[in-house]
Amino acid sequence: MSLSSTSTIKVQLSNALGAKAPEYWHILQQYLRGSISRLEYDDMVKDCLGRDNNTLVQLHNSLIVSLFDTSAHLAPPTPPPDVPKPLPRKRKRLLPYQGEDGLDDVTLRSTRLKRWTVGLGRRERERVKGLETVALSTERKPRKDRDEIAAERGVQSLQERGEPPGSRLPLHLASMTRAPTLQHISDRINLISAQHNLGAPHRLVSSLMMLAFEAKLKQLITQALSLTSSSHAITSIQTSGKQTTHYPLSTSSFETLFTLSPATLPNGSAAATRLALGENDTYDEEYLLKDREVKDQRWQLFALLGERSTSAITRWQMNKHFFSVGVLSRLVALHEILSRTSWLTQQRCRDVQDVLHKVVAVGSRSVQKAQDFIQEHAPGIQDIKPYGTYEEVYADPNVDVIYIGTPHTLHYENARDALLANKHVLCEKATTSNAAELRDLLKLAKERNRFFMEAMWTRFQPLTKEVKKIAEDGILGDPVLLHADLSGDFDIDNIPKTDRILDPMLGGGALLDLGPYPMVWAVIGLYEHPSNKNARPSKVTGNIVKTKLTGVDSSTAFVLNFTETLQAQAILSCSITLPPASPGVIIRYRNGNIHISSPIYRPKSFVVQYFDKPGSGVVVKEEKRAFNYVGNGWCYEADEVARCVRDGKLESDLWGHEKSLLLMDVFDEVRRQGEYKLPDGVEKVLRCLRHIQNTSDTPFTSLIPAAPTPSLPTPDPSQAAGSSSQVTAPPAQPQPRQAEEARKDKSLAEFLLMLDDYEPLVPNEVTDYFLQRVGFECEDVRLKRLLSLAAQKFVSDIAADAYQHARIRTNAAGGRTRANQFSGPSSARDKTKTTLTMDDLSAALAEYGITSRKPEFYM
Ligand SMILES: NC(=O)C1=CN([C@@H]2O[C@H](COP(=O)(O)OP(=O)(O)OC[C@H]3O[C@@H](n4cnc5c(N)ncnc54)[C@H](OP(=O)(O)O)[C@@H]3O)[C@@H](O)[C@H]2O)C=CC1
Ligand SMILES: O=C1OC[C@@H](O)[C@H](O)[C@H]1O
Repeated sequence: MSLSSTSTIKVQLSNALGAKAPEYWHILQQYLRGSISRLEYDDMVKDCLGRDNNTLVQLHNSLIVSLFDTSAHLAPPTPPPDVPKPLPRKRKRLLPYQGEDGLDDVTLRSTRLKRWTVGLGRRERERVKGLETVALSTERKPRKDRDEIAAERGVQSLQERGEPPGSRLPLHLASMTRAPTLQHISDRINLISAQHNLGAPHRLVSSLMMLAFEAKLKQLITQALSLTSSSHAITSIQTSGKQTTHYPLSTSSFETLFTLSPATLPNGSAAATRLALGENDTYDEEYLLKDREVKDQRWQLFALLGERSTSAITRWQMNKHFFSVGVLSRLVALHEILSRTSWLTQQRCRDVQDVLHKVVAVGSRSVQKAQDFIQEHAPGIQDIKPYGTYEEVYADPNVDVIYIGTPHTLHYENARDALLANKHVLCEKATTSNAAELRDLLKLAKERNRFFMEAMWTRFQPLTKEVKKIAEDGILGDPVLLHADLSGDFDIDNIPKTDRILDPMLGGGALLDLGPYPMVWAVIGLYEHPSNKNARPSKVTGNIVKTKLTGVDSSTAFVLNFTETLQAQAILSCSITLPPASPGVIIRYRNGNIHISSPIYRPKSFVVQYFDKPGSGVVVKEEKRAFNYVGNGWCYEADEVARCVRDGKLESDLWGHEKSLLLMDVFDEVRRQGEYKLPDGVEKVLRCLRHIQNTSDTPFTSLIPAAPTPSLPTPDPSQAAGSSSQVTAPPAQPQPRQAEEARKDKSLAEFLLMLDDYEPLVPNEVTDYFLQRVGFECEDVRLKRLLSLAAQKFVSDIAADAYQHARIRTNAAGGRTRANQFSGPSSARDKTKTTLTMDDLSAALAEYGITSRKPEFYM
């Protein structure tokens, strides 16, 4: 059949269609406009033509064929033979609506796009059209806290791209067969980076992240397992193999792990908590980040996370600074706090608004004891974890601060471990066994940027503040004499000798246990007095009476002279065999007295007496003040710790490191004078040099090595007597070899300690250079100093030897050489000089196998 022209066919078709012609042309128009798909067109046209009307169908087909330019189907003309063949075009995979079509390819007028769209089924098109109506709103409400921080950080918040958080259905991990893939992680990182205007990170970042996820997951599971059953020690996770024991993971253990507590936020700030939780209308306080927080990278990171995270924090934790405490171990101090009320309730009782405390863990040497402790002293307080080792308390990420309540001689080790685990520390008195241990701890605390405080609760009690106000306002004048005593009858004849009060291994005796309290009053009344200008005592004298039971001090009396700027003395005493003195403290001034009631660790009243004129002693006015404490008075020191930690302080302004050191230095000195030596090995850090003020007239102030004192006597019950006269039992005799080794160890330890303060003649840099040259890496400055010292010693030995050689040489020469060397007016004086020559040096070095002579041919 030859093809007629398109117009002829159109006329023929219109005639044949008759009344149906307009409908036919309308359908064609719809198809060409792209309003209907090809399949729809076919169907509609068939209906219009009549499915069996062959004439109409043939005319229709002719029209469609004629509509195409037949020339378009002709093969392209054969190119001339000399034209190079075009390179085969690489096929680019394009989506149906992509690619050039010669028309407007950007707007919806693109024919390709049209063709692709009309290629969709009607239902699909309707769905796509409908998508517009469900499009997620990208409108962003202003969020004050975040926007302010973002503005300060110079962060430009971009519109969310992709699905906003929360728009995806949650993934049910239980139904997932596989963990997230590297691709998932990579996509996520790219999305987050793009949202924060950052370029896509290197692909290794995703791999690293994947590793971190795996490690974190393993850690979480391990922790969850250990929380599920605290008696299971999990060291690794078995992924395959036959399990004989099953550790079902409890939901609550996972909840604990995934609960975000402000304690884990940088500085535990409430502002961060608010960021994490987002808006909450119930809180009207404004939480503003401090400058340093805004600049802190951890905060910036947290602010970013805060935009997306949700966390479970109870309201009270959010509202206040949250301070979680791990307790080592059982402690009388905590009994009452925990048993009467929780620390939380106490807060309200004493109207403290800014801090809260929560005991989150108790560490003991056995889980059972820890559980008993919690049961006994904190019934009803939820979620306190009982640990069977102290190490678990150090490792618990929910613990901010560790309270150390073990016997004195263990404080050093416990506090050190806590600091090494990056925990803040509140350590019972006496802080350590000696001042050297404390110095070592304070150094570590500084290195680790952790808060450390001696638990000197008396200093923080409201009564103390009142006493200080009166003592320092000037009416009474400067203090002249302070008497303070803390004694308690510990019934030493009937308690076991292993009780910490009697056991020398645990630092037993009155001085370390009770001595801190008379000392704290000497500090409050004299050392802190403005007229003293922070001068340490210029002299300390001490006297000790030892019990024959174990050799620890049963009574100790000591006197501190404050004569740098004051003219005052503190006369202090303590005893483990007497009831407390009454009053416990008397501070005497020219214009009156302050009497403070016993017990002086938590006095409940004080009286101020005013004289009619300075020095008369005639009391014309007396004022009494009384105090009562909720929770026995320990909470004030806890508040201090919480505030200091919250404010990023490393020590308390009221009871800082210097004061704790002063106490320990005084105790060292009193023990030295009173010849109370702790058994070998108890003091973990030893030091020969005293650190008290450096004057030369007294044993206390001069730099003298600790006098060798006998070991503590071996307890001999047969010799026990009620008398307190000083009878030193014969020292226990250690085995000679052991004793020699112990002596050497001790000397070495002491020597190493001295290196802390010793600057060798060989500068560290020189030692560093030579160490580097031999490929020896060493961070320990003590070791470097030891090497410098060895080098120094070697040089001085060589010099001494060379000097001997020189003297032999000059003597042999009968002084001629020397006399000839010098002439002129000063020669007579120069005869006394010895001049070292290279020959002398070479001779000395030769003895060490070092040849310094130049080879013959150089001479
Ligand atoms: N501020 C204050 O008011 C008070 C302060 N303190 C101070 O607290 C500290 C502890 O005193 P206190 O509670 O009376 O002492 P305890 O003798 O009762 O010992 C406390 C706990 O330390 C643990 N401990 C660890 N190692 C040892 C060991 N080798 N021998 C004995 N106990 C050990 C034990 O707990 P576990 O077995 O569970 O591990 C023990 O229950 C002291 O430094 C003291 O000065 C004491 C009373 C009041
Ligand atoms: O700190 C203390 O205060 C009270 C004393 O009875 C106790 O032994 C001591 O450790």
